[in-house]
Amino acid sequence: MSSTQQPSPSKTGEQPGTGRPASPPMPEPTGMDLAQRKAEALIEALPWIQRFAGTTMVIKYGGNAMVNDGLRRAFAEDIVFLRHAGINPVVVHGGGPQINAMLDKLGIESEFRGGLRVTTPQAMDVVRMVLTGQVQRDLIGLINSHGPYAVGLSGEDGATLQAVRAGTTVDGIEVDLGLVGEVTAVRTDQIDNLLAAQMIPVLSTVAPEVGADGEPTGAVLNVNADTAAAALAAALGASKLVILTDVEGLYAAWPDKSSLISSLTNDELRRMLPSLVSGMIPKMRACLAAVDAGVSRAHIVDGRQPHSMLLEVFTTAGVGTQVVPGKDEK
Ligand SMILES: Nc1ncnc2c1ncn2[C@@H]1O[C@H](COP(=O)(O)OP(=O)(O)O)[C@@H](O)[C@H]1O
Ligand SMILES: CC(=O)N[C@@H](CCC(=O)OP(=O)(O)O)C(=O)O
Repeated sequence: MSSTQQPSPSKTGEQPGTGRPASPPMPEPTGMDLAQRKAEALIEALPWIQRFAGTTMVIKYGGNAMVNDGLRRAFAEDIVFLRHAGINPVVVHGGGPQINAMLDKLGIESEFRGGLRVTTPQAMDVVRMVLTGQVQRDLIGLINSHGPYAVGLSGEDGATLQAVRAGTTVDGIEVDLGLVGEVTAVRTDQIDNLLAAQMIPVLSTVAPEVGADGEPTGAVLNVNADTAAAALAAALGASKLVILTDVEGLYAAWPDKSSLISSLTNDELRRMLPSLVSGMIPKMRACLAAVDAGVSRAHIVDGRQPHSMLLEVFTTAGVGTQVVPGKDEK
């Protein structure tokens, strides 16, 4: 595991997309310096564009990173930038804070257990309405202000996601989460068709429930967006899963801000998972599931920093926390 405090010596001299050399502090640029820096930034992007062009990246856009207009616009620009760099971005969006706001407005109570919303039938109606009818529409409008690229899908459309009811364990006790789903299968046909047509699929994570026989029960389930993004990244054979959130990355000793982890292996993460709390549980479980399933990199990046995703994809140092495949030596 390497943190910003102790850059791992094993990270030096690695290939594009794998390295995390620590960047020394730079003096403020002026005049020609600035022009030179801009040119260098463009040139630095070249090997990454070459490496990732033609691949699919799943980007999870989280509720807390989407509460500010400027950030939302910057995110839409980044997605369109990826597309024009020849990458196939697939956006999976959350909307937890927006769901909370609507539930409050309607006077419906809801609580989180182990980072997941306990979802009653009444809350499920609101989740479906807010995710697919509000958050997704806003995001599509922002992306399409650059051109007619984005098409929205719910996990229900084309039965893209199929899920069974999920439970969770909090402090060793089984918790009934109600209408919360765990993805059991992903049907990629609709997404493949959209990508083949150079479109940008934008997916909300409401999923039809399937029974033990695999047939739809008629119910819909609320799937955490991190979890759904991981399942999608695995099913699409994505080159990366990038999860935007409202912290710099994963902290080893949260909330100690000096403990940011820049890189860790899936085996290191597996050992760390039981100690994680709140919203980081589904996020890091998602990164682990994606890398275990063959996605070569999963990243947590700070959605509060405009264009953080571009910095992750197109710079050598990257940003945030990356999870890479690696056997535990302990
Ligand atoms: N070890 C940790 N490292 C970073 N953040 C953590 C950690 N443990 C808990 N958190 C909390 O998890 C939050 C991110 O989860 P969440 O609020 O669900 O994000 P989002 O809305 O982006 O899905 C952070 O804002 C932070 O408060
Ligand atoms: C089961 C569960 O917790 N579902 C989430 C779905 C939205 C989500 O994941 O949004 P963020 O990415 O913004 O957290 C919820 O109801 O809030």
